[in-house]
Amino acid sequence: MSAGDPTLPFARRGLILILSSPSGAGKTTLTRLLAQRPELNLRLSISATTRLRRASEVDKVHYFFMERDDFVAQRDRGEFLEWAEVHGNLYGTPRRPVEQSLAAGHDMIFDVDWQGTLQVVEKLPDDAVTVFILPPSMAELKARLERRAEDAPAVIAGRLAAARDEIARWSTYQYVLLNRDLDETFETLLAILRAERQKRERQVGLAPFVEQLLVEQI
Ligand SMILES: Nc1ncnc2c1ncn2[C@@H]1O[C@H](COP(=O)(O)OP(=O)(O)OP(=O)(O)O)[C@@H](O)[C@H]1O
Ligand SMILES: Nc1nc2c(ncn2[C@@H]2O[C@H](COP(=O)(O)O)[C@@H](O)[C@H]2O)c(=O)[nH]1
Repeated sequence: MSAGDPTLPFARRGLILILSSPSGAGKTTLTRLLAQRPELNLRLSISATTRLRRASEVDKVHYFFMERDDFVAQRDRGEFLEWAEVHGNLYGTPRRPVEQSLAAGHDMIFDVDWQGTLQVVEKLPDDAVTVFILPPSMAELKARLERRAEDAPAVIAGRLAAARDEIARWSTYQYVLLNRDLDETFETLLAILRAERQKRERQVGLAPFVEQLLVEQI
């Protein structure tokens, strides 16, 4: 059984596709597009956060919305694979679903900031595939946050003020995508996922399959 293609006759270890960007560059949109493709067989990691829920968001679907005390208690019990303070709120990736998904050979998508990415790469260096999404310009980044119209003007201003520091982290990522045309960026992301799935080291069942292939009588 394989994570990406259940029809393949050999096993593959699951990977974690990590998307990071400054706020508004498009990673949530791309993440959701990936999750909407059942044939990709991807599991979306649902983060916990202390941020207020946006009007378009559903608790336990887009985030586990939590009080700060509860978040800190869970964090101190070691229940997050990674966590960070971002834009004044706490965010964390619940550990258990990740361990279960990887053990079952499923691929996951993470939408986490650069601090979380560093922690995941340190803990799971062989499984993490890191992608940084750049906006075409700072003006377009601002326009996207304003068009999204989900955050108060002061929140948008704070996120724009943080954007330069976040963009400065681009060079620590394996892949960097310039998100101009959404369809093009999505196609590139799909190409990265497909190529990463083919990495020899991930295809743990490949050696016995090849051995069998070599002794097969024609
Ligand atoms: N290539 C694109 N061209 C135009 N608009 C886009 C593009 N990609 C995303 N958007 C729009 O930009 C807005 C911000 O996108 P999105 O919410 O995905 O950003 P984000 O990086 O996840 O931000 P945050 O970190 O705040 O969650 C959305 O309204 C989305 O529809
Ligand atoms: N380190 C983590 N960062 C996370 C996680 N979930 C989301 N994020 C990042 O927070 C900001 C803001 O997100 P928003 O939904 O409030 O706009 C963004 O950079 C996300 O990538 C997480 O679990 N860990």
